[in-house]
Amino acid sequence: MKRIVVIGQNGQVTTYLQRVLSDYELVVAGRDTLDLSKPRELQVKLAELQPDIIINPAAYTAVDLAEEEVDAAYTINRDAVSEIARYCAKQNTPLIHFSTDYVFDGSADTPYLESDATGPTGVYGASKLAGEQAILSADAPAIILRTAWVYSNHGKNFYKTMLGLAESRNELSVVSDQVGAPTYARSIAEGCKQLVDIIIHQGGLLPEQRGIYHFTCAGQTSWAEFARSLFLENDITNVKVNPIPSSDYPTPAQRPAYSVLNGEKLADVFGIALPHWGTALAQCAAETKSQ
Ligand SMILES: NC(=O)C1=CN([C@@H]2O[C@H](COP(=O)(O)OP(=O)(O)OC[C@H]3O[C@@H](n4cnc5c(N)ncnc54)[C@H](OP(=O)(O)O)[C@@H]3O)[C@@H](O)[C@H]2O)C=CC1
Ligand SMILES: Cc1cn([C@H]2C[C@H](O)[C@@H](COP(=O)(O)OP(=O)(O)O[C@H]3O[C@@H](C)C(=O)[C@@H](O)[C@H]3O)O2)c(=O)[nH]c1=O
Repeated sequence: MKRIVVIGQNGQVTTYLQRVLSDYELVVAGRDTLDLSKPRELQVKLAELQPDIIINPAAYTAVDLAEEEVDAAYTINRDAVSEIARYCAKQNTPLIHFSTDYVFDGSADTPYLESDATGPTGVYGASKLAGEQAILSADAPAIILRTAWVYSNHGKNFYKTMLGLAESRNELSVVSDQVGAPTYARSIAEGCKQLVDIIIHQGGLLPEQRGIYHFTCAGQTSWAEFARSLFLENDITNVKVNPIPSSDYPTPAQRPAYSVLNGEKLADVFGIALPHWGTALAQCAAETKSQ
């Protein structure tokens, strides 16, 4: 049985990967096994785990705090990723790594292609971009999946923040001038499993399949519309969402105004496409209600 090492323990994507990858021998490597804040240990520790495939959804994801904790963000999102990629290049071990829509500056008005110029507006996005570059320059057999606006019933995310606020408030102000694609962590895990199945079936990653892919739910919306929709799906009708400009919700890190990603490359190369964000939201809300 092929051994898949998934890095991280309680992250959103890791949580759902653990549910969908049951056909494989799964090693979930938490901080006690692989601590990404100690990059220099990683080559030896990975060798001990003997992975057939590595999936890395672990990252420093605190977008605003990253503006202060710059070193921590770069250590985890760039330096650790560089060590993982060097291991994968040496051992010819396929790597599936996750990146973000926040590598873009948000000035586009049509969905971003993988080949479009990047321009992160904050430390988190810049450190994730540096991680992508480290993988590409290590020449590892790797796929980099840029996803966006990840939410679920686990961990810290906008969906849970809104449901939490709805318990004590009947009016919320939410930005309406940032547009993207909310992506359910379960949809990510299911798409990722399809990718793992293909890689295992092929006996590895073909050279022409390496590189960056956009990997979000289909469609687009604003955070304000997403908030409205998630309340509706959860039968919450007593909370009013007031749309506001980003200038009325100042944050330490600036977010891209537009970060919709074009997913055609993944569909063309692997035949994988994630559901529309509205469909996935209904699935997530069904899970919320069943809890
Ligand atoms: N969340 C989002 O909205 C988006 C996320 N992404 C990217 O997708 C990927 C998955 O995101 P998501 O599941 O939401 O992430 P989460 O924030 O839910 O989880 C982060 C994971 O990283 C792990 N981690 C953090 N620091 C370390 C460390 N020093 N050593 C080992 N593990 C560590 C955490 O470990 P522990 O379990 O111990 O806490 C956790 O498992 C990330 O690469 C992220 O950049 C891209 C776009 C949007
Ligand atoms: C809680 C809240 C947030 N907002 C705004 C702030 C921000 O512009 C937007 C989203 O807020 P959050 O801080 O929850 O989301 P944020 O941390 O920016 O989410 C990002 O996380 C990283 C990891 C990614 O890679 C991105 O794709 C993206 O998902 O909503 C409101 O307008 N009103 C509110 O009450």
